[in-house]
Amino acid sequence: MDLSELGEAATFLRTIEVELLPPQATALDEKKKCWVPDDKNTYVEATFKGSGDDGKIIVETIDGKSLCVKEEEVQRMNPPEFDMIEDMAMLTHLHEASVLCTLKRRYECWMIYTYSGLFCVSINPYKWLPVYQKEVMAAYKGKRRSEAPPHIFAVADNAFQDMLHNRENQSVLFTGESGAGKTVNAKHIMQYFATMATMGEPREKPGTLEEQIKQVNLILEAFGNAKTLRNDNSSRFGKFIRMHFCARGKLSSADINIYLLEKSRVISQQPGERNYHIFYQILSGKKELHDMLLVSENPSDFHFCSYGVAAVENLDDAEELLATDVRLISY
Ligand SMILES: Nc1ncnc2c1ncn2[C@@H]1O[C@H](COP(=O)(O)OP(=O)(O)OP(=O)(O)O)[C@@H](O)[C@H]1O
Repeated sequence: MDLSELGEAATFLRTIEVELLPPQATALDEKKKCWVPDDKNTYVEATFKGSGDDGKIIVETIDGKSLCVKEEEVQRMNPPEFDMIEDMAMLTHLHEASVLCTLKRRYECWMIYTYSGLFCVSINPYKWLPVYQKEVMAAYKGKRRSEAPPHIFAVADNAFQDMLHNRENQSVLFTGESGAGKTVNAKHIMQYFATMATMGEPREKPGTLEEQIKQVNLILEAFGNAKTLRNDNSSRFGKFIRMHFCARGKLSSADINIYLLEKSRVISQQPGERNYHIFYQILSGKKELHDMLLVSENPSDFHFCSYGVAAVENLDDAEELLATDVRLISY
């Protein structure tokens, strides 16, 4: 892929050739380099120094400590040319330490996507990265996975192309701990499908199916998302989103199944957490709404809304209520 197709996203997706140590110099050292377990950093870089008692190995860590460790705890280090590898399945020495090290090194350069065989690992950057623009989507269209840097759009495009060519249903599964970025990445994938399915048509027409899918998600978030200790907008239910396309790849319909809403949150919340966003949105609404629903504006007047916190930083409930209202009316 010509990286210029990616515009400013290129620097966040693929490294410019790194200067590597001369091969001879590394080849010798390489065999002595290893990872050993470390309480603080999980693994620390070390060099073999010799054999110790009971079949143990003596190593010197990068911070100068001499350790005697069991042989099975020592993990071989990959040569430096593997440092920023885009598919971890290609690592010569594939183990926990090398996976963590690769992900860390890439994340330090804000490269949040890395392949691991068929999987695409994504690390939450907790900041907006300029890697989701329309030009980036266009650059990934029709590319094979090996042709372009790892990206959630590559996963989306592969599924889309396979659907069109093989005429088979495709599924994308998002899994990870709370706050990992499942919802955000699912939205990017849906945006990609919607963009591909409407290419060449006037953009963002109000009322189109693409727009409706986007909006319905936001309504669901008002009723099914809440602040937790790990995520200010945590989805407290599972979703199975189905998008249907016609033979030419145009979006024809969509539906969403919802599973396992965390019902207990409605009557009780942990310290530092909140009930579902919608309750606080209603309480921050106008007086007419309060009169109609016989509620006050103060969450602490309501037992079920005041176990934890009432406000979320950078979240304006009054503004969100207006947005929820507009979206609900349009349905
Ligand atoms: N790719 C990303 N770029 C920027 N910010 C991100 C990205 N992914 C996640 N985030 C940030 O992390 C927050 C949590 O992400 P998200 O809600 O997607 O997690 P989740 O895995 O769906 O969590 P939960 O299981 O609790 O619903 C988002 O609100 C957003 O602020």
